[in-house]
Amino acid sequence: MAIELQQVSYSYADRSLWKLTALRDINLSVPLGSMVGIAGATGSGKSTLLQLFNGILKPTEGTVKVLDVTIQAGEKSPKLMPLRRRVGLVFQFPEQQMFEETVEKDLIFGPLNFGMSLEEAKARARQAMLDMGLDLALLERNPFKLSGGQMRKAAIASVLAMDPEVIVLDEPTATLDPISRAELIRLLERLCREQGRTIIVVTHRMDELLPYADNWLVLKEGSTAFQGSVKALADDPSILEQCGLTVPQSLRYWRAVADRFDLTDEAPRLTAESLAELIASLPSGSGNSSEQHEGKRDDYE
Ligand SMILES: Nc1ncnc2c1ncn2[C@@H]1O[C@H](COP(=O)(O)OP(=O)(O)OP(=O)(O)O)[C@@H](O)[C@H]1O
Repeated sequence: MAIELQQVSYSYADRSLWKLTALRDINLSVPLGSMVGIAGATGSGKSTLLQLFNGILKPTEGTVKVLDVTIQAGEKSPKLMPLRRRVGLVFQFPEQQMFEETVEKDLIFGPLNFGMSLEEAKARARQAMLDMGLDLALLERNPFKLSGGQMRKAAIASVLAMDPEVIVLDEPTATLDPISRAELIRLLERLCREQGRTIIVVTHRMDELLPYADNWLVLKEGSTAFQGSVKALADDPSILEQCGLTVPQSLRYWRAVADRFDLTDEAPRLTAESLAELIASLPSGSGNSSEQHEGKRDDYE
């Protein structure tokens, strides 16, 4: 497993009179090399959870296992510096993490800090740029003079340059235009499928990650409301509404088609194209009567 949480709770300001429990009794298993989406309404504990993944926060109850490192509530933590190289955390608006005068200097900063030679750091920087689909000519540019999408990718490349086994991203597509968003998600998928990295993405836009994520965790007020595969989520998307989330369009369409035609198979890859293909392949005029489905459709519209 890349990450395993056993009965983890986290409370802010635990030792003062004031205490806010942001996470309650979370059990989570993230297999190595998988892609996982984390969703939940605002304040449900997503960012708090991410910070447990590389030891920025320590559980106030329970056990967090990340790769071969175990962090247990109430016990002295092991050395976390090596873990921070192996688990890259990309914060919301990662461009705020960039501070050097050239993209290259920004990208080699982490690797040099973790003891790589200058030559090795520069090679890692170049590879990270290519992995993020960026032109190597941008290495010489000032990061603050890049476009929004280029800057976001360069900031993610600065984490990738450390060659992390696990990459955790907090809303990586926020503020990007639709084409850049889709492109970024596909780049993240390639880091997962082609390079075997574990990718964990917190998102308020489930639609864009649904075709790619293997599993989902949905939080509600600091507790697990759903954990499982896309199929399980597609079987009962109403759980999302109970968590204050909108059911993604692709899940609505899949459910409407599956209910009408009594499809029991796993949901197809939940892209507009796959759903259109599926609908086109269905026999016209067949399926259950509309009366039978009035109620079901109402659930999702
Ligand atoms: N540093 C902090 N000190 C005290 N309470 C905090 C702190 N950070 C977060 N919280 C509280 O913990 C709870 C969970 O917050 P968190 O930021 O993890 O939620 P979130 O799901 O990431 O929200 P959003 O989607 O708005 O980013 C909230 O009630 C929040 O007010």
